[in-house]
Amino acid sequence: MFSDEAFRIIDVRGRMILDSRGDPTVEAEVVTEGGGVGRAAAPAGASRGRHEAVELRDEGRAWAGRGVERAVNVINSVIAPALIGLDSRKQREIDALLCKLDGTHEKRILGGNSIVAVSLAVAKAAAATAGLPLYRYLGGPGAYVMPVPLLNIINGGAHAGNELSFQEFMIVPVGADSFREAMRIAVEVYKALRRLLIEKYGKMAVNVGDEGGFAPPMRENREALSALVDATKRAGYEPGVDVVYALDVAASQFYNEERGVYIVDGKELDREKMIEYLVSILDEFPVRSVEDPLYEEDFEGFAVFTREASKRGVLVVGDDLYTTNPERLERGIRVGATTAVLVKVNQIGTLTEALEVVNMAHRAGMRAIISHRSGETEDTTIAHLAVGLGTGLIKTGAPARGERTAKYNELLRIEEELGGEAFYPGETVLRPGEPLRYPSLLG
Ligand SMILES: C=C(OP(=O)(O)O)C(=O)O
Ligand SMILES: [Mg+2]
Repeated sequence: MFSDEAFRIIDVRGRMILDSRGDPTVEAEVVTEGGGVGRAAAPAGASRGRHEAVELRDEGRAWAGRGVERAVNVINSVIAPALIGLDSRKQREIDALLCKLDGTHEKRILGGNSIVAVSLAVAKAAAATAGLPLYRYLGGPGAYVMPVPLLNIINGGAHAGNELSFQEFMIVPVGADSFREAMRIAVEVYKALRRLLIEKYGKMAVNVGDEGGFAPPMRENREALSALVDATKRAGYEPGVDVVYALDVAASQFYNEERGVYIVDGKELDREKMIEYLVSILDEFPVRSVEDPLYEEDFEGFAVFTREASKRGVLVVGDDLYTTNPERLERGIRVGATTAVLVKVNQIGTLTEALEVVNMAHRAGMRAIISHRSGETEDTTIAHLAVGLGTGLIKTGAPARGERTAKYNELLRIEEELGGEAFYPGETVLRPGEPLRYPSLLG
């Protein structure tokens, strides 16, 4: 039996480490009386939403990074004294205290990065003290659904040095019957794409972007989608059946606010024309999920597009639109802005607030997709969140580059550990408006 004392926090520590872009970031370690150790690191976005929590960091200034040094100091001298002695299982209370200590809406005093590292490390320390993996600690017997991965294998927008306006072109291996099989399909398509890109564009085309996807010298978004379809066929799979596609348009990145136009494939499109353009893509390719199709403040435009997408059985996902913020999600639910929300814990800061977003989405019949950032570390917490919260969906980059494979590899381990209990939901998780349908014990 565990005594209550075992869960008491006895140490909280911050340190500076490097992320996948070589930028300094902050890592936190939380230790309990019972010897449980939880460690978590803050990731970082390149195409950040306007309403994200403020980070104390400064890009490209390696170890001299004063911002991250401040974040480390905040953990060691402000957060640690406040948390030592508290029960690590009281996540909600601890997260509320972190928000209170900061005192601002955007977490600008302690920094969203200091807060997220500590908040996640607290959960991991409590899980370790209980002798449970994090997914089991979070989900109990409800943790058995493996996520369908959205793998970004062509990078554009702010994540690559090419001219593609859309940021992410993803494959979704829905035809698998396990996560392991899904990864096999994904890797085969990824390798087929590599061969195809070399043949068509030369060796430079397989340089990779921030999330491990290729960054070929393409100009038009359709060109990238066609390459995904061709690679799928070449790998021996059927587009639209075994593999479907997902886009992160990240439209705020190419929206001209003053003139109210989107600059896509060299053309200027107003909202109506942009929606027409996106719908024409849905009619041409088996795309089943579209993230941030429009500018991050245009809730009404999102709702118009979502109506069109839903008729075609396509999910619409809000990332920059919501920034994992329960207040913004509530507004989105009211107007029918999307059918899914992307969940990045560091956008809001605490695990409790991110849980609130997942629960709110599920209650509203929406999907929640647990997501990495373009700047990542080897931290695998999001793999556990996806299984622990039963979201059925994860977005964590290409099946290559260590900081991305760290998450996929952790999911492979989790699936092995779950054994016969594991369930891979496949295509069903991509149906907008339908409740998540997982098998009942009676079959
Ligand atoms: C993962 C993403 O990129 P970033 O981390 O740069 O926001 C995204 O926009 O969904
Ligand atoms: Mg996004």
